[in-house]
Amino acid sequence: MSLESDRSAVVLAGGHSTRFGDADKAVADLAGTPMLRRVVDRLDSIVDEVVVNCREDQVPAIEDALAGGPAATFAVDPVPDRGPMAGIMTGLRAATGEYAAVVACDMPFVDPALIAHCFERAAGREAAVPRVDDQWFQTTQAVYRTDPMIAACERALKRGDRRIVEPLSDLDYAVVDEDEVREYASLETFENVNTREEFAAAAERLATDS
Ligand SMILES: Nc1nc2c(ncn2[C@@H]2O[C@H](COP(=O)(O)OP(=O)(O)OP(=O)(O)O)[C@@H](O)[C@H]2O)c(=O)[nH]1
Repeated sequence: MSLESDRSAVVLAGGHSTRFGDADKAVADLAGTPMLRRVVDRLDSIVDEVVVNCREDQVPAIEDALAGGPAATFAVDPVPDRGPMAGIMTGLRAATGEYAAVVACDMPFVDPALIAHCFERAAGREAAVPRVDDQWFQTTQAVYRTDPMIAACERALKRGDRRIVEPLSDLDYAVVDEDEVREYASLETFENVNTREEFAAAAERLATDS
């Protein structure tokens, strides 16, 4: 892995998985592979480095989940529990790429073809963000230009606004609309797994697919 990367990936894992129950869904075994590991494996082929954003106490278990797999570095939240947008900021600060894909650890069906396309669409701009149904911005499966996005997150947090869409108001971003998404991926790419039931259903599909 080079020190200077063109394309980074930031995998967000700093949440508490409260809907999942007692365990951390990031490292939960999903059809034989920890969920976060599935996401990292999918992204590794299209980026130069992977950064995992999480809390300090999560690091050992995530290291175990990634053992023997692609190299990844950690970006630990200096202040935990400030929400996913603060996690994006922390992850991007550790990323060396000019552009970085941001993907939540609970999106095990993320399609690298869509992410690769988002890198293309973000070129010369400050982000490329998929939007489905003409309304739902997929901010946790998008590509950002690292420096402007960090600055936009900082400004939003300074305003006291933790909403994950808030930094977009400060960025020149391309919208990857639903039709365009479908040229590269099925909408399952955005499926996120929150509950035990959703986890079991995802595991069943992944087991059938493999
Ligand atoms: N760094 C950081 N990441 C977060 C935080 N809250 C959520 N995330 C991440 O953002 C993504 C989307 O969050 P959720 O789907 O709500 O996950 P979660 O917060 O762990 O789960 P719930 O507690 O059930 O809402 C996941 O990848 C989380 O790990 C946070 O406070 N800090």
